[in-house]
Amino acid sequence: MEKLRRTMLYVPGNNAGMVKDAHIYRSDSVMFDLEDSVSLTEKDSARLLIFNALKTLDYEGIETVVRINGLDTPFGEDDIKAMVRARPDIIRIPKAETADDILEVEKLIEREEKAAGVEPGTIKMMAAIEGPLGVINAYQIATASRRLVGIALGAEDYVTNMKTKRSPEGTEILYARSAIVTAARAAGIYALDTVYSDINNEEGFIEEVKLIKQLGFDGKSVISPRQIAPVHRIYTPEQKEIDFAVRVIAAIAEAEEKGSGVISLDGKMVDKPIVDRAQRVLAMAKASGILISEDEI
Ligand SMILES: CC(C)(COP(=O)(O)OP(=O)(O)OC[C@H]1O[C@@H](n2cnc3c(N)ncnc32)[C@H](O)[C@@H]1OP(=O)(O)O)[C@@H](O)C(=O)NCCC(=O)NCCSC(=O)C[C@@](O)(CC(=O)O)C(=O)O
Ligand SMILES: [Mg+2]
Repeated sequence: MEKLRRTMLYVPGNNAGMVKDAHIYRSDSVMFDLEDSVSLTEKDSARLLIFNALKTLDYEGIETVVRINGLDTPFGEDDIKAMVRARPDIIRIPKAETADDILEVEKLIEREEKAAGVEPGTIKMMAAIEGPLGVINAYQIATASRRLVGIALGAEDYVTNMKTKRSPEGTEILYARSAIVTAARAAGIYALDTVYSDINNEEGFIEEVKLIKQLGFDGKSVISPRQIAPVHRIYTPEQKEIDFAVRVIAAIAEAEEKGSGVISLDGKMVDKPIVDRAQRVLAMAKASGILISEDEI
């Protein structure tokens, strides 16, 4: 079954209370942050807190991700050493600009896995693209390593680097979003959208989630537990979509029995790409926990 990554909840790595309870909100993944939500004076204590949390707490099967500091900072290498031993599912690389940024992190993860006796390849990676060079290199980044499970946009840094700011419509990040989701699809990995910082603006948030779903993203980094349910709701297929998908599959099966790969349903052409989309709707419905009996599929 397809793994859901609709929501990745950012949890500041220096906030013990939030770290302890991070899983109770049931996001698909929790992402402990050692980077920009942690001040320079708290980098070492946050690393230790996350190390201990991962070693001792039970996150009840929720995917764990740690956003490390970049290797161009004094903290990145120590973050990798500690995190390989704490074993989150994924290490997220911030501000990736080139494929080499990914390879350098991978080399250190490999070295530390060996040193710590951790099965090689255990720790997966994600990369966040947060500047224009990263966007231009999105496909090279997305294909740099077999450990990469996804790429993400970091729009707050991106707009700053682009000498602009975020607007409600997101015009200024449309190119970056499109480049990232296209690169991820070409590479066969996940595409995660950026955070929505205005946590009290639920209406604006919902509009943004509908947009990024339409663009093809698998999900979104979120910063508040309040943002989880709306994303899951929007990403869960509606009953009418499921019913239509079931009818598409049945109609094409009947057409194929008669030797045809195309048929019309409710006045619309149904052929392979539409069947593929119907299958994806059913796969998402199943992964989201909506029960569909096997004989319907
Ligand atoms: C914004 C606020 C302070 C508000 O707090 P408040 O307490 O006012 O919120 P309330 O709603 O009142 O909380 C109700 C209850 O939920 C608990 N609760 C809240 N948030 C929780 C949470 N995240 N995890 C677990 N628990 C949580 C809270 O403890 C309370 O629990 P309790 O007391 O028990 O009822 C808080 O949310 C928060 O810190 N968010 C994460 C911020 C963060 O990590 N930023 C860095 C990543 S972005 C970045 O770096 C830019 C980027 O790189 C991004 C990219 O990559 O896209 C780029 O460039 O774009
Ligand atoms: Mg950032």
